Amino acid sequence: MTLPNDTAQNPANATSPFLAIHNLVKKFGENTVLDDVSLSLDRGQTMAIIGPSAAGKSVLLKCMAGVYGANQGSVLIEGKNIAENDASNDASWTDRVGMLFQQNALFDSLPIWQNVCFQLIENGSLSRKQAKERAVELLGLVGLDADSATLRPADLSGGMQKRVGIARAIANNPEILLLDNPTAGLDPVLSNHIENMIETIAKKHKTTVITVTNDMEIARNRYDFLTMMHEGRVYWSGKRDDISDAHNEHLTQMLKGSSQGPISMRTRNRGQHLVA
Ligand SMILES: Nc1ncnc2c1ncn2[C@@H]1O[C@H](COP(=O)(O)OP(=O)(O)OP(=O)(O)O)[C@@H](O)[C@H]1O
Repeated sequence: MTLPNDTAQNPANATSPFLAIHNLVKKFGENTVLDDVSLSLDRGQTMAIIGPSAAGKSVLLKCMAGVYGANQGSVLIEGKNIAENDASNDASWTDRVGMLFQQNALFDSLPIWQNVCFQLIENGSLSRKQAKERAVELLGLVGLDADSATLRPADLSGGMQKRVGIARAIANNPEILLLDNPTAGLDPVLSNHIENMIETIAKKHKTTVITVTNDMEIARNRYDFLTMMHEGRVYWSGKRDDISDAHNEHLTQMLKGSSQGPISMRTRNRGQHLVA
């Protein structure tokens, strides 16, 4: 991980981190949900984003995926702004990124195999026959059997739908994998299996992985870097080993607070935000 640096002035700079977010601001009407967020990761690095409810975690992932445009700031991959992605010259951003949405966002009317390989069918990479075979292979990776391929999302449990969403996110071997709560609602054994799989994929393909999670244990044990968010801002970001007990305690309190109603954030001012 590197600090946001002079790539803001010179995006083509050879020292650009693989993925960089510079001073991102996202508003919905008058509501500022991301406020001056800057982060960066090199290829193959992994990061967990953690924070209380409504901190802006999902919105940040969606900005990285290009689902939402930013009001200010930029998301850069290899120094190029994704908002200026020119599909005629570059591999399209959507071909480079895979995303699991919090609510899975599966197409109810399509069988599971078409959901899993939707993009690969749409962009002509695979025939329908190849797509079905690939879907079965991907479903196996997330612990679902081949019979599930022909079912519809409504035929599956919430946890199974989550796994289909993960299979879809990794279907095109993305360079960047964005996962919004990949293990929420899964039992510990399955959760462990999915996290192992994410780790294996990241290592094997040098995939840059950013995961939103509410599980501090997973965040601290499974990911290279941690970013703590609160009220749209980065409260702390750095290597997992550098997190201090004080930050850990504060975050635990914030996470508890999010299930019990809002709590004040005593250190919340720009000067005290730490970004490693
Ligand atoms: N499409 C939208 N239109 C308007 N407001 C939105 C939209 N999407 C998100 N928000 C608002 O942005 C804020 C951040 O939402 P976000 O979903 O990113 O939170 P989160 O940190 O992922 O929370 P949770 O852990 O509960 O999922 C919330 O106040 C939410 O209401």
